[in-house]
Amino acid sequence: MIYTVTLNPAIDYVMHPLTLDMGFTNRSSSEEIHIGGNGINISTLLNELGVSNVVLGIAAGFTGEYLIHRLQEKGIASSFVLLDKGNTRINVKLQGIVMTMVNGMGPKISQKKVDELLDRIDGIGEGDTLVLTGSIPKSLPDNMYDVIMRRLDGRGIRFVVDAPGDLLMESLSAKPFLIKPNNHEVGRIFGAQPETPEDCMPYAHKLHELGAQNVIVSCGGHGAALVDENDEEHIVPTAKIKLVNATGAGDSMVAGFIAKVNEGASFEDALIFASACGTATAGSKAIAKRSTIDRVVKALHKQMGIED
Ligand SMILES: Nc1ncnc2c1ncn2[C@@H]1O[C@H](COP(=O)(O)OP(=O)(O)OP(=O)(O)O)[C@@H](O)[C@H]1O
Ligand SMILES: O=P(O)(O)OC[C@@]1(O)O[C@H](CO)[C@@H](O)[C@@H]1O
Repeated sequence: MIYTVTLNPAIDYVMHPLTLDMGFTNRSSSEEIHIGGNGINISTLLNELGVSNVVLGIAAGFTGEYLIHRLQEKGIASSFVLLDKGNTRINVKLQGIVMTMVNGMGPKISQKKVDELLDRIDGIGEGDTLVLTGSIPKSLPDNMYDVIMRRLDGRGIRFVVDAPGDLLMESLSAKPFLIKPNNHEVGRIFGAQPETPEDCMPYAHKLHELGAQNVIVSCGGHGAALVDENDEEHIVPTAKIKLVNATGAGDSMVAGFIAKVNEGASFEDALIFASACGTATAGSKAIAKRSTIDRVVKALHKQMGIED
């Protein structure tokens, strides 16, 4: 079974302002409400692909209730520790010519609730995949992902980690099956400014040498680089789309890669499919639907000269 952990889930409130003037009242031309947080996005895309998975996380208040209700509607299994106080955060995404995001801090979480979540995570075992992704709420220790991986060490679990700089580097000693930083994160870690998959390849090798089995570095519309567990390099372009909302494109890429590898596909095929999933989401209002993914896979195959 695939489990995703979202310690700080969110309601993503996407607004489309025509202009954005700081210090003035701005008007949105339309808005949408989606459930979010990286783990939840990954679960949503896996569910679109028909891959069973379970969302684990911490939720609170009326926004938490809404989140759980939407997951139920989608038929995604979830197990949330519920807080007595506070609300699951609302993250505001201002989609103009560029996307500006204001992400909430999220509710305060007591040690008792953390222990409750850890107890649930303890049920995960041999052959399962555990996806640890997204920011760690301020009230939890920074090394929370490390704590979880050490607790489950030796059980034959595939760990997938997609987390910002320090957290990602700390996770490497647990030899995660997959990490997926983007080119900006890799640039911050190594003090460089890589843009393209080719620029990112040397850094993907370094992260692989430091312990990650498979390293994907995504580069937005430029595509992605992969160094796989056999130390082989792969580069994938992206299909051309009209950008609608790139929120969750990276999560969709992770979901697509896990889904294909779990099916037994080669790393090359998994990366191509993952790229298509990311692009499909970037060209959609929310996490991509299966029909959009299928269309983008076809377009990307054609672009790459691959026969369907
Ligand atoms: N503008 C775009 N056009 C086509 N594909 C895109 C675009 N932006 C993203 N993608 C696809 O999504 C993948 C992941 O995107 P990106 O590198 O932006 O990840 P990310 O920064 O982790 O995203 P996020 O944090 O928004 O989920 C890319 O490798 C690509 O396949
Ligand atoms: O605040 P975090 O946890 O770093 O990121 C949360 C978030 O921005 O990431 C997802 C993908 O972009 C969104 O659904 C969500 O709002």
